[in-house]
Amino acid sequence: MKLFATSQIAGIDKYTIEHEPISDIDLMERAASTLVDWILHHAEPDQHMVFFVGPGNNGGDALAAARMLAWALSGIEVYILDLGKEMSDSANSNLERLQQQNRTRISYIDADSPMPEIKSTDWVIDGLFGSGLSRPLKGLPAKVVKHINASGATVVAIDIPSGLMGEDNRENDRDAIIRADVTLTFQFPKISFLLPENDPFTGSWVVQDIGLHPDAIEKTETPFFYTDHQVARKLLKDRRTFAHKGNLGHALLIAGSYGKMGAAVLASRGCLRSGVGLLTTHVPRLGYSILQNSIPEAMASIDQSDLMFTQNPDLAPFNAIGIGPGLDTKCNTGRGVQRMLEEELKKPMVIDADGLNLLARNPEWLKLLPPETILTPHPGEFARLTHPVECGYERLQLAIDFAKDNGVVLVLKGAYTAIACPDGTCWFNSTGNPGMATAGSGDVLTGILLGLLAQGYAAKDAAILGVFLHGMAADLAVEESSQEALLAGDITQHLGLAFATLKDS
Ligand SMILES: NC(=O)C1=CN([C@@H]2O[C@H](COP(=O)(O)OP(=O)(O)OC[C@H]3O[C@@H](n4cnc5c(N)ncnc54)[C@H](OP(=O)(O)O)[C@@H]3O)[C@@H](O)[C@H]2O)[C@@H](O)CC1
Ligand SMILES: [K+]
Repeated sequence: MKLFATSQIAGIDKYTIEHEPISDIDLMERAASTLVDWILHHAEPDQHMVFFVGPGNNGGDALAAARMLAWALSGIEVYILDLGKEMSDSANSNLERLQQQNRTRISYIDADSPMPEIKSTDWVIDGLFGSGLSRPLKGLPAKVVKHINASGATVVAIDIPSGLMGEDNRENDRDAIIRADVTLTFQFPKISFLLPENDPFTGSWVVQDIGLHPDAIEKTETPFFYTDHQVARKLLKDRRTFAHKGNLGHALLIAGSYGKMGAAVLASRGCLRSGVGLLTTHVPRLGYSILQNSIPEAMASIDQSDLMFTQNPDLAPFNAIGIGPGLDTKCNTGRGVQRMLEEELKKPMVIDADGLNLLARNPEWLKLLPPETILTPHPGEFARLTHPVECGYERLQLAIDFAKDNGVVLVLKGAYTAIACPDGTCWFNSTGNPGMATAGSGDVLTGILLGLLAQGYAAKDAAILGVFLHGMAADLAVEESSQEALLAGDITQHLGLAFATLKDS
């Protein structure tokens, strides 16, 4: 799914009105009816609801929804923010319709009015501002937002929590943004919803399809995408009838050191469960029996060192190389990695964990990375590779620049993992859950990405598909137990089901 800036969404909205064609007010009616469907499914029949209405079309949506709900619910109150200006035409028409219906108490809030009473048991429907917000809220609108946030009521935001910008919130006043429990957002999630600092504002968000014109969506260009089932399914290749292990890729994983052999085992499992034909895992001597006993499907390549990686094997037989899980950052290991990169290998690579930490210490190695390299940092590792940042928005911009400048696919791990590609596109992942914040989950991802690279997936496709499957496997695992109890090994165990579920979708 494409993701757009709010200014672009306004253009798609306009195109839909002109080309479907549909009138402004009917499109608003369609949008409002999706809100009403959701609310009626989730609210008790006697739920008291307080609507807050702003001057634009976001307020118009709220007025239309209040009218539709007033046929079914009795406890609806509407407060209109009076900023001393005309409401938009469609909002005004909806105000007239609500007045004519005559089932709802409508009041105005201006600079002199007391703030309306909101009980903690109420539902607040936030229709103050949506995608037309042009600056941080101040004065009366900010006062109303703070009053709503302090009420303890359940807040349902229409399209965007009022006060939140669709993209960049670096200059925003965080106290003057609605803190919603649920955001019912039209057609596309907004880019700011995918950044960690905005989670307190959006709460959980639900996309409401309002049938914007497919031609406009197709024509409008954007660097931002959301990896849903459809995207991931298209990337997944079928296995040929005559497939054999010799033509499904031979992966080399360099992983593990004294005390960290588990990382090598987990990454090996992730790799073998992702459909690769053969896997050789290169480990220090002490890891030999650990590896062979825990994962007999993997072949072992043994380092000359007892304790750590120091020297890679001949790379000729391998289709892709993964390095990093449990590697440690000792000098000898660093020298080993440098020697390997200086071989000017032209094989796709995935670099994780201590591989990234070594790269951060030796930034001149970046130019030695082969084409089709994937780096998989979490925010801490990314800060070491680049520099610390103030917020997720800045990190995202930095990731996009880093991927372009260095010609690598950068997998910035977190909720909605962002995959920045050398072509300037950025793909947010839709699967996964907070249970994945557990030891070893990144090692499993490295293994999956390595397995896909070795099978011939391009680095960008491997990253988008691999991250999606990794999250999906974790989602399937927590369905059976819980986020708290999720082990990285549960992710590998559910990878088979994730592939099957994706194929069936
Ligand atoms: N896109 C779609 O597909 C569809 C969109 N729909 C809905 O329309 C919404 C967008 O509507 P919209 O463009 O009228 O903008 P909205 O946010 O309601 O308010 C703009 C008003 O607020 C004002 N204003 C701005 N900032 C301010 C501030 N800081 N402090 C004070 N005032 C401020 C601004 O005035 P100005 O900036 O000129 O001062 C203007 O008067 C969208 O979110 C969705 O809910 C659906 O109905 C149908 C399909
Ligand atoms: K809103």
